[in-house]
Order: sequence, then structure tokens, then C-alpha cells
Amino acid sequence: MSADHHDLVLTFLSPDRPGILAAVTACVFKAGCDIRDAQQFGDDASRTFFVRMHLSAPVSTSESALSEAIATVAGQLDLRWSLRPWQRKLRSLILVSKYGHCLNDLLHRWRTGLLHTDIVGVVSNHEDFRSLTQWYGLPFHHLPVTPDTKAAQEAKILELVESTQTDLVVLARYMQVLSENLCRQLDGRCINIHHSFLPSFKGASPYKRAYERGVKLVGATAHYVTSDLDEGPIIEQDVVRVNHAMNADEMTNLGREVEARVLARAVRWHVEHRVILNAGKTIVFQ
Ligand SMILES: Nc1nc2c(c(=O)[nH]1)N[C@@H](CN(C=O)c1ccc(C(=O)N[C@@H](CCC(=O)O)C(=O)O)cc1)CN2
Repeated sequence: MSADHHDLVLTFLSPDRPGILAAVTACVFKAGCDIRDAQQFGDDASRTFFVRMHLSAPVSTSESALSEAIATVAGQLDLRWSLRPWQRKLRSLILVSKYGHCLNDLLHRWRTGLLHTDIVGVVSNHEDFRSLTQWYGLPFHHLPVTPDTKAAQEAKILELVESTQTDLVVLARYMQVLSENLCRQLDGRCINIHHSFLPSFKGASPYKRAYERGVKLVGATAHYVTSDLDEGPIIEQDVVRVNHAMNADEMTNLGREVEARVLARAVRWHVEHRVILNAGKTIVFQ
């Protein structure tokens, strides 16, 4: 971004037919914009066309003026679109329980400028990561929970999401199943890291069960959270080789490295507006 230009990300989807990209590029060109990066995908199954464009606009072309121009074309082409100024970072709230490897990784990437987001705080049902969070100069919210206090605790989480204007909730090994109501409130803006290569080993203790099964690969899956446990749209996955000589703890230690990098990639892609939901799955313009 230069002093006389500002960057924006345009994403849109539409019924798939020829001429959409030509019309939109002509529109942004007429508005004085330069296309820094563009990616597109036509989904035959849903006959839908998906696009992400990184635009550089002169300061003389305001966000609202560009929005107006795109809205005209969008009306003609039946586009569902969104235009986001790059420097308006999404605000992220991280939830964690007892395992801190994903939280630690996210905080380090954020502090070193590798994550294009503003972290507004950390929430936990345990006290373990108060000092780490405060070391990074971030608010720590201890919200303990039991089956009897779940609704009240979730109400406090929602209050925090609203009061901090959180755009994205990250479950960085937060080991509580979110209620249907909370999932609905956070639909499409809550990412979880599951410590297995889904759909294998859903639910609890995936590494112990992987060890007992004698697998040769273990992995992790980052997905959007839905009320169906471990069933949300997958954003990113990765694996690591294991072998007969490893016990469940060794597999767990290897798996945690995979969890941290998979969650960090998924969060980065989400906050850079690279992920579009499509029929229970995702399109990721990496
Ligand atoms: N609605 C959803 N909530 C959560 C999901 C999800 O996919 N949908 N993912 C989990 C994370 N997770 C697996 O990735 C997971 C976490 C916890 C449990 C579980 O059974 N928890 C017990 C309590 C355990 C405890 O207190 O230590 C429970 O909630 O009763 C299963 C899977 C995050 N939430």
C-alpha cells in the first residue's frame, strides 16, 4: 500500500456464466483501480462462480464510491459480494482450555506481524494461560464452566464478542462443546482445530484411538464450528508420519505441531478474506 493508494479485497459469487469477470474488471478499472491479485473458480456442481480480487485504489476513489460502482454491476449480474478495506483488520477472540500450543503459536504469529488480525483477548475456562496472555499485553477472561452453568457462561462469551466487536472466534483447543444457540450466533465466524485428520477419529481422545488402530499418519483439521460436533466445513488439514515405534504420547506431541500450523493457516486465510463457504464445504483462494 502506498501513500496515494489504498488496498481493498473484493469477493463475490454469482450464477456461473460467461462475461462476469470481464464486467467486474471493467467496473473496477473504470473506478481507477489496479488488480493486484485475482483468483476465481467455477463450481460445476452448484453452477456458481467464485472470485477474490485484491484491488489497489487511488485515494481519489473512496471505498463508498467503489462500492457504489460495484453495486450497479452486482445488480445487473446477480452478484453476492463484499468489499473490505485491507487495513480494517478483523478482530479475533481466542478461546482455550488446558492445551496452549495453538494459542502460543497464534500469539507469536500475531505479535510478529504474520497474522492480519487484531487479537482483542483470550477467554479460558481455566487459569493456565493468564500469564502468557498478559505477557502479550492482552486481556485474559477466565470464564469457568460446568454442565449446570454452561448457558450463563456462553452468555458471557457472547457479551464479550459483542462488547469487543469480535469478528472471528478461534477455538484454539477449547474443549467445550458449544450450544446450538452459540453456534448459530457465531455462524461462519468461529474456527475450531480438531486434533485428528477428519473424518477419522471424531470426538474425544483421537491420538489414543489412532495409536490403538496402528495408523501411519496422524493429523489435524481446522473447520468452521457448527452444532454438529466435528462436522463443520473444513478449511485446512495436514498430517505427519508416525510409526510402530511411537507410543500415543509421542504421536500426540507430533500432532500438536500439526495442529498449530493448521489452525494458523486457517485463521490467516479467513482474516485475509480468502475463504468462501460453498454448500457445506469451503473454497480457499490461498
Ligand atoms: N458445537 C461445537 N462445539 C465445539 C466443536 C464443534 O465442532 N462443534 N469442536 C470442539 C473441539 N472438540 C474437538 O475438536 C471437542 C471438544 C470437547 C469435546 C467434549 O466432549 N467436551 C466435553 C467436556 C470436556 C471437558 O470438560 O474437558 C463437553 O463439552 O461436555 C468434544 C470435542 C469445540 N467445541
